[in-house]
Amino acid sequence: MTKIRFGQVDYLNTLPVYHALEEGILPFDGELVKGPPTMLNKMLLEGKLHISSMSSIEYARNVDQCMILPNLSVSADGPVQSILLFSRLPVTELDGKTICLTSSSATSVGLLKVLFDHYYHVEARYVTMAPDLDRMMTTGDAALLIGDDAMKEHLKVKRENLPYQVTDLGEVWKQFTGESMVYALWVIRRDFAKAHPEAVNALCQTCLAAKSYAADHLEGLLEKSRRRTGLPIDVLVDYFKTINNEFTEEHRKALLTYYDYCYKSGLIEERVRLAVWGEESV
Ligand SMILES: C=C(O[C@@H]1C=C(C(=O)O)C=C[C@H]1O)C(=O)O
Repeated sequence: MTKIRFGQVDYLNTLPVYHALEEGILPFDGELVKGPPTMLNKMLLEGKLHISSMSSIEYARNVDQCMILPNLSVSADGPVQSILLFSRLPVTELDGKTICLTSSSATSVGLLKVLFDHYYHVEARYVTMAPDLDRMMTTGDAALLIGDDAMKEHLKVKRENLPYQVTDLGEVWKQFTGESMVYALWVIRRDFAKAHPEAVNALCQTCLAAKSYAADHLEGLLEKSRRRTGLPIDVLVDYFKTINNEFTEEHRKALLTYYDYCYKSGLIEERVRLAVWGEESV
């Protein structure tokens, strides 16, 4: 059988699902392919990966090709600490200004545009760039960073007392809608699922077992995260309490709210259904 090519967004927020696989604690006879979200989104859609964690907005754009794996997501209910807009001015004063968007993100770029359109009523100019805060702030008036990049730069801004306002978009989304925000899903290609249903079931079980392992061995997860990012333990402890890797009914409702606003802002072409593996046929 073909070995599963399994994409891994290389940020801390997905690590609870991959830690036990990386360590060989749970069996995984496939290949882990690591990278930023936009790279993995593209690889999955081109058929270079079979399964991957994926920006939730990209699922909505590709429902015909993809299905969602059950009980997995990257979500947060309110402040998320890693989806941050750095700006010289308050967000309400960014009308007509240039916002530099990290080239690593899809969902959070959508979230920023939704909040600008429907919450702040601010119209800005957008430029996509590699995630480098210094360069971004030389080019524009504000910068959107996500994941470990956002957390590291936030720490630097605090330590060096840099004159930037930092807005947590998860917090603003919660103020606006009262909902959680679902940033990423685990998604499988329909063609692979159809051809290898047992392998998909087995991998779903492994991912859930991996999440339990990470929750039961938090020390190991924290130590690995500290080594990987250099972030202090107290920041990491807080972050793993904030990130939720479940996909409950409440998350589904919140995701559909996000998709509704994306549709209103012209970021997705249709209002989508959530097709979850195991709940309907491929
Ligand atoms: C909360 C986060 O979720 C991420 C945000 C993504 C996006 O904006 O496209 C994609 C994958 C997630 O890992 C984060 O990375 O900070």
